[in-house]
Amino acid sequence: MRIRKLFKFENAHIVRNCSSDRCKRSIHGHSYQIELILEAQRLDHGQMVYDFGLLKSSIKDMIDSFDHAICFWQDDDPEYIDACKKFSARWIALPVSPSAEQFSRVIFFWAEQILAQTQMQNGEADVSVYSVIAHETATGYAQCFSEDVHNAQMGALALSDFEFSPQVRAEWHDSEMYDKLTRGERFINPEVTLQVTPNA
Ligand SMILES: Nc1nc2c(c(=O)[nH]1)N=C([C@H](O)[C@H](O)COP(=O)(O)OP(=O)(O)OP(=O)(O)O)CN2
Repeated sequence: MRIRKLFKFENAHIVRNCSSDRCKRSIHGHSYQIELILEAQRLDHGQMVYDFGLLKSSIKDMIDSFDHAICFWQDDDPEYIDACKKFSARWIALPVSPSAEQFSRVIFFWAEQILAQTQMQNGEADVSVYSVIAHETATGYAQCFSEDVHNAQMGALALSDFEFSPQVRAEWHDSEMYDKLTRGERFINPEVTLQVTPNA
């Protein structure tokens, strides 16, 4: 069984080395739509794969980091990176270039990490990220699956290789969220009081 939650953000970037001239040497923005698709073989006590409401905390904050931000590849020209940091309060440094493909990989990677570190409280058994679709425009999207996230040929992803501006961090519900993720700390879902005892 699969569920899907839609997230939206506005983000600016340059994607170096691509074929589209406008894309590779001009700062431009997109209204992204992100489809996060989760799957499980068992349902929780609410008979859900994963309560949509639970996706409005850390996972939403992580994805919302991109909103009204500029993101850049850490290997870009240092002068460009310095300018991004100087003139935008909200920025994210990425270990990969900000193509739609890499947005889908990065968001899959973060969501997978957060779920792995989440202490489930309502009988969620084996929920996992099935896929992330990053819609960059109304006509183009990239879709990532597990094998793509862990494909080193597409660029290795490690939590320690991302950097968020102080303004991005300050706008999370918990400004320490990413440090906790990096340190392997638990994210604890809210406790649920059962009103009807589920079948064993
Ligand atoms: N495979 C990819 N191709 C392109 C990406 C990408 O991330 N992955 N990105 C871009 C640019 O960011 C560009 O702004 C979007 O390109 P495009 O789809 O051509 O945008 P348009 O709005 O011009 O598309 P229309 O279909 O004409 O509306 C380029 N390629």
